[in-house]
Amino acid sequence: MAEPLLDVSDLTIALKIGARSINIVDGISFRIDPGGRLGVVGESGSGKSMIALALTGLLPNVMQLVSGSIRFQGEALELAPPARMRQIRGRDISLVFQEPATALNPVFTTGRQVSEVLREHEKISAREARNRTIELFRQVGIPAPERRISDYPHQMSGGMRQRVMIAMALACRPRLLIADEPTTALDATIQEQIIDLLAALQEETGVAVMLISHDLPLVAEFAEQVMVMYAGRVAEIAPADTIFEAAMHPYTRGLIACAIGLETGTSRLPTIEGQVPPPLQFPPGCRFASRCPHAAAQCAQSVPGLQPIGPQHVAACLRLDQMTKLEVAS
Ligand SMILES: Nc1ncnc2c1ncn2[C@@H]1O[C@H](COP(=O)(O)OP(=O)(O)OP(=O)(O)O)[C@@H](O)[C@H]1O
Repeated sequence: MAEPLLDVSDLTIALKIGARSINIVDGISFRIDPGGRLGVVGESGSGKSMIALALTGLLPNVMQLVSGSIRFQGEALELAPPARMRQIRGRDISLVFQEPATALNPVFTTGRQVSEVLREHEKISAREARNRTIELFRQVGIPAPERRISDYPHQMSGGMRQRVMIAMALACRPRLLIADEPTTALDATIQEQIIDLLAALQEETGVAVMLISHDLPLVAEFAEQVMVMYAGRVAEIAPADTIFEAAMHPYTRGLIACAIGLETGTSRLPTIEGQVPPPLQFPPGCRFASRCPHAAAQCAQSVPGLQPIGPQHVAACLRLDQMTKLEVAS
C-alpha cells in the first residue's frame, strides 16, 4: 500500500473546563493518500472543525491534544513546535474556511492578500508575486484577473471571495487542502460551482483535499471516502460511491433519509429526532444511543469500536448484526 500523505491515529482532543476534561474528539483515526479526497460529515458540534484546527496547529487554548498521532509526509505534527507549524501551514497544508468575508482583510486588496501569502513562503519579487497572483485568479475562475486583483473584498460577491480564498490556499502549491464548510455561506448554485472548482483544481494540481461539511450528498459527490462523525467519534467510514446503498450505521442511515427526504420534497422536513448532546452531557456508552431507533440497553453502557464491514468500510455500532438483519428483512 502506498505511503499515506496524512495518517491520523487515535486522535483525542479534550476541552478543559476547570478541573474537568471532556473528549471533544475521541480516538479518531483516518488516512488521506497523496491526491486523495476525503469527505468529513456530521452535524454541528461533531468535532469536524477541531480536527481541521489540530491538523494545522490552530487549536484554541481551551482545547488540548491529549493523545494520538498526526503523521504528515512522515513528520509527527503532534510534536511540531509552533514555529514549524507556521511553516507548514499555508505552504504544505492550507485551509479554506466557511466565511470568506471575515477571513479576508477588508482594508487590503484581494490581490495583495494573495501576493503576501506567496511572499511569506517564497523568496520572490513583488512583480513575480503579482504575476503569480493573476495566474492564480485565472486558475480559480475569476474573470478579468488583471483588473480584479485590485478589488477590495467588499467589491466582490461571496462566491468570488471564496475563489480568492481558494487561490490563497493554493498559492504555495500545498500537498493538502482542508476546506471547512467552504460553501455553507453561499447560494445553492454558487455552492455547486465552488465544489466543481475544488474538484477541477484537485485533478489539475494533484493536491489532496479534505472537505468538511454537514451536507452528506455534497460530500459524497466530491469525495472518494466519507467519514461520518457523531459527537467527536467516527460513526462510519465508507467509500463515497457506495455509501447511499451500503451505509450500516443508524446515524449514517438517518443522514441519508434526511437527504433523500429533502430531495424528494417530502412535506415534513425530515430530521433525526433530537440533537447532538453538548460535551458536558456526553453519555458513557454510544453517544448516538439516545437518538438511535435501534438502541438496546447495552448501547447506553458500552462504547462501540470500529468494525470492518467491507473494503475501506468500517462502522462503530454495537447493533451492526441487527442492522444487517434489518436490511435483509426490509
Ligand atoms: N472555544 C471553544 N470553547 C469551548 N468549546 C468549544 C470551543 N470551540 C468548540 N467547542 C465545542 O467543541 C465541540 C466541537 O466543535 P467543532 O466546531 O469542532 O464542531 P463542528 O462539527 O465543526 O461543528 P460546526 O459545523 O458547528 O463548526 C462542540 O461541542 C463545540 O461546542
